[in-house]
Amino acid sequence: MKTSDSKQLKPVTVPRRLLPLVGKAKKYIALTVLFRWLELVGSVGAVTALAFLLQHGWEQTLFAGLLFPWLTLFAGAVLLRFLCVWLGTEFSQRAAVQVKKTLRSRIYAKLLKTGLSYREKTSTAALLQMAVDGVEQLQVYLGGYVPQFCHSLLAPVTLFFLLAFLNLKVALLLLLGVPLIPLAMFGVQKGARRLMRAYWGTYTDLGQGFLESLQGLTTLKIYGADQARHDQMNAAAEGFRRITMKVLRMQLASVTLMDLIAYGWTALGIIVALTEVAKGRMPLWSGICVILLSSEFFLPLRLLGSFFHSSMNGIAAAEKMFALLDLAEPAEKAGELDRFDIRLAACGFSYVKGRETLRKISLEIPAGSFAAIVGESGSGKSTLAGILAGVHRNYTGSIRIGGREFDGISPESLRRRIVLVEHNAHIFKGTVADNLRMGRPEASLQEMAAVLKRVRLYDFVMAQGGLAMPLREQGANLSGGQRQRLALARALLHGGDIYILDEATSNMDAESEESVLRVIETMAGEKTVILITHRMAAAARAERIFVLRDGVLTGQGGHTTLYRQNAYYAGLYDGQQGIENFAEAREVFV
Ligand SMILES: Nc1ncnc2c1ncn2[C@@H]1O[C@H](COP(=O)(O)OP(=O)(O)OP(=O)(O)O)[C@@H](O)[C@H]1O
Repeated sequence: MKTSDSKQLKPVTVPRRLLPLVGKAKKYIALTVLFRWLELVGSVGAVTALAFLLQHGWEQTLFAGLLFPWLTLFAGAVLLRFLCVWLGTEFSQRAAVQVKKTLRSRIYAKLLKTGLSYREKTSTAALLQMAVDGVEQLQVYLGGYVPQFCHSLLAPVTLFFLLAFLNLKVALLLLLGVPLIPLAMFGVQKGARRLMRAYWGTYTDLGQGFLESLQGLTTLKIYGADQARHDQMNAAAEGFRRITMKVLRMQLASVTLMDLIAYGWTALGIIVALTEVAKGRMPLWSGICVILLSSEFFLPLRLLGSFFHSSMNGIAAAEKMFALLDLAEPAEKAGELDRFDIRLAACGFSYVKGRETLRKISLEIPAGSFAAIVGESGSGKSTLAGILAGVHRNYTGSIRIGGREFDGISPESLRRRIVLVEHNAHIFKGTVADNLRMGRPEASLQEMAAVLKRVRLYDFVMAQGGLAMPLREQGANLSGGQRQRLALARALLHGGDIYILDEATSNMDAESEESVLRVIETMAGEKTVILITHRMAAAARAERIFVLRDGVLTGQGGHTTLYRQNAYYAGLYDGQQGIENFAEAREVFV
């Protein structure tokens, strides 16, 4: 039994889940925090030395014996600060690079592990945005925000203890102002998080819409719908601009609020310190120290405020990433497929909650048999094909291949043994040989020629320059039927054990389809072939035919039995035969 819904993530779980994911970057983040803290110590040293020098200069008691050690301390502190700034920046950069590398590798590894089922949780465009921009934002979050967050906690406490020696009252006053900045940040956080989520959603929608418009440009032009689509895209871009401006307004408002608190409270601290100096409760050098250091109480938090907005973006991206990373993976005990019989028990599937596309399908396909799935358009044939190929993993009930549920099959074994050929299988830019070798990289020229002959594409390819025949993007210089034959040849070369052909011959002429069907018939016995087709005459050749109607299996068996016993099947078959006979008769007549 299977169900795998992504968990509803609470934002607070994001850092807790992210940090363990980023491996070596944690070390660099910790080093960044350490050097930022040492940088602060350097600042305190330099300011103290300077304050002493100024006081003695003011009192005209600055003689050489005093000048040299204080100047040395000043120079040493400035050097320490310089080194720490450099090392802190260096480690922050390294943390950022490491975060990017690690997260992208994790996303990639997850995609490899989950195989085709990633499509259930995200679209290709959203995936691209997540892996590129999303990871970029997370890098800011982990390489910038997290170290700054730690520094913002350490800096005020460190300064408090140091300034408390000079004047407890001023130190306490400055410390009291510090929590106001996080309070202000939390005040805007709730709205900001909602806004950032909406912003990220609009951004991915825009990306998806753009990709789809590009992919469907020819169709849009055919129907003269490109202008309307253009307007739609403009409206979507305008929506994105509006939400971006909203985000910027929110950021500006919260930065202004934080500036007011930071600089206002610093000014208050300075005024109190000056009053203490004037009343003689504090020496001049201590007053100078307070004046020069009081802003350091607030600056780390103020800087945290600016990282905070990028971090909100990062958290929104992380939520998308976790939805992908949470996809069910093959269990530890996942093993190799060594038997290929397929058994579905009460298998159901829904794309949309509450609307079942497939209901309680129970069927068996013995290894090495030739099966067909038929049914009216929308009855769920491709969905069933997707389930059998491991694309849809959110099914209910059970599917066992060779006695194993999908979770118990290693992805490598799935990739090798089950081959799904869709009607629009992708043909890549390159040569015929390049595309064939995707099926089997080590295939010899003879093997490639043999599969091309099996799908009746050999003569055409030879006439076009042989295996080196160049192919344009998506096989644009091939006909629909040629593309399908090439995709089939690639699948044959791959050499799986279960072939699922989803309308894989739909664009072929009758002669080519006939030869492909003959290939399929010869394969069956050795391989399992599942043919999903609208062509009832092709399905009728299968040993077992499964009839789907509105997501329910309404019949199964051989053609003769089904035709006699299942009125729905007989209706489908006769209906199509009638149309074909009519078309043939019309051709003869014309
Ligand atoms: N990605 C999806 N999201 C939501 N609903 C979907 C999705 N894909 C298919 N459906 C719905 O599931 C139902 C079955 O679709 P499916 O593609 O499996 O049917 P089919 O029998 O293969 O149809 P056809 O013969 O036209 O290809 C349809 O009602 C369809 O609207």
